[in-house]
Amino acid sequence: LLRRAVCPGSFDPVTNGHLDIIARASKLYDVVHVAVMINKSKQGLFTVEERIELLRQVTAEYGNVVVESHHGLLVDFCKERDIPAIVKGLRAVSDFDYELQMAQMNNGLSGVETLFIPTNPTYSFLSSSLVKEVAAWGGDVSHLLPPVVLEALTGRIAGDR
Ligand SMILES: Cc1cn(CCC(=O)O)c2ccccc12
Repeated sequence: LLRRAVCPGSFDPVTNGHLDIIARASKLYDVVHVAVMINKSKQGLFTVEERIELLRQVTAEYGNVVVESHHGLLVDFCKERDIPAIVKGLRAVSDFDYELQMAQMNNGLSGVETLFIPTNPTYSFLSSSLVKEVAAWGGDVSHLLPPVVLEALTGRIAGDR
């Protein structure tokens, strides 16, 4: 039986911080499912399909990462795929309150467990929204994103559709 875990997020776009956690999770599990969670109410900079494509490109080398999208409850995604574990990255204490609440709710709803990986301090400050903001104002975010993502972000900000 394969040991599976899910790494959920919006990944709009995937950053080096996300990739660090996904890579570390891929060493702990037979298969890591990266779930791009669809949030209809929030218009992203990249489409769900673009986010999936970028994630697939930057995780291909790990060999055991599957990238999918999901609309609805994460625990339903887990149930459908027989995934008993959610793996999340924790950046700072400020993340913990909400993550603890979600972990307890998800476990109560479905028995699915949540495992936290402390982010590499290098990426503690990092989030997709901050990267987009800095890039939009011409800031250098090249060290925070995989090259293909930097290229896509630069293009999108330059106005390509
Ligand atoms: C630190 C961290 C935040 N998130 C969710 C951010 C999002 O929703 O895009 C992650 C997803 C995967 C790996 C690490 C992380």
